[in-house]
Amino acid sequence: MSFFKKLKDKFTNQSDTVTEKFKDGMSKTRESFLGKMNELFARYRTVDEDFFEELEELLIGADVGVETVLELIDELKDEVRLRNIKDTSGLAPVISEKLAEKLDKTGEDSALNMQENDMTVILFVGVNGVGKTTTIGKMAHMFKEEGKSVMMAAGDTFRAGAIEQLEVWGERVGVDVVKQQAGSDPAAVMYDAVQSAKSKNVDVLLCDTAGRLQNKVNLMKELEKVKKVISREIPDAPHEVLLVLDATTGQNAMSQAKTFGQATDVSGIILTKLDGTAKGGIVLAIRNELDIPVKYVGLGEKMDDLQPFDSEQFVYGLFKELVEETSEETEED
Ligand SMILES: Nc1nc2c(ncn2[C@@H]2O[C@H](COP(=O)(O)OP(=O)(O)OP(=O)(O)O)[C@@H](O)[C@H]2O)c(=O)[nH]1
Repeated sequence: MSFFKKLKDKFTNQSDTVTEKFKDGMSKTRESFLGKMNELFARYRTVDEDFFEELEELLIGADVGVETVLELIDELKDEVRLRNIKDTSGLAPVISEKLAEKLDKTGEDSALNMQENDMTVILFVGVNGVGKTTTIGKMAHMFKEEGKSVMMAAGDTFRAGAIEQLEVWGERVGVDVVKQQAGSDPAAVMYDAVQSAKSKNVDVLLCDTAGRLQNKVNLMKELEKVKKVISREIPDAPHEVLLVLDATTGQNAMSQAKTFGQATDVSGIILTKLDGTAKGGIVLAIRNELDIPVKYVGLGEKMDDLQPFDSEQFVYGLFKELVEETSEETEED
């Protein structure tokens, strides 16, 4: 059964909140991407080099990532030869399915490495402005909803506002925040936080960090120091190092991922503000070009708008109309 047919059977007429969130959150990307695709197909009736060139531009413009786009175009050309496709209309479903398969094939697990009978420590890294604080707050809310006890550590002591912002989230979701004054040593804040979390038998400790990128060596040293303080107290911790990236920054997010990946062991990516961009193709670039799983995505500003990344939900959100139009006939083409 084709991938789209599988999604059609699974999601059509489905109205649970997660499906709705992905559908709404992906609407900007969906409308822009499908609009441009339709325009392209209207202009080109026959599949030729010019068509492929424009398709390449369109995909790069949607932040799919050059490497991924070139790979995809090659695969499509093979497909055209193999199936002897002459008409662009015959290629439309193939393009979307190939894109979708790229998202699906990696089979990555978005599950967080949670400790069953012990405290789980999660470190958040990323540059300022990407929505790190908001994400930590949303995740604190998520864990509380699951019945877990949570504590947050205000490790971004560099940016004065970061501590207060985390405190606001702490009050909002009813979670204690361990802090020191601005400018103090982040490693000292982490030490305090781990001690406090241990004494209170907390289930999950969420740690903010400063995201200065100007100097990679300093960033690396600071993150190493923070991690060392944590692992001295809890041997396997931190259990996750999550890199927060802003989907609206496109290829900048890719280069941030590369820099942070070199500075520390990143175990997962959280991609924020997917709802705020028409270029959701960035997820494809990340999944295809980086060796780091996308674990969560931000689909809005509300507390429960942080969702585990699910490639099927994502693809359905992205290609909803096409998925719903899929029939057995297209499959047999
Ligand atoms: N639409 C949308 N907005 C988001 C999402 N995540 C965060 N934001 C918004 O992005 C803005 C910046 O987020 P903050 O958490 O305040 O980020 P920051 O304090 O600027 O920077 P850091 O915490 O250092 O990353 C806020 O207005 C958030 O509400 C999301 O998934 N969708």
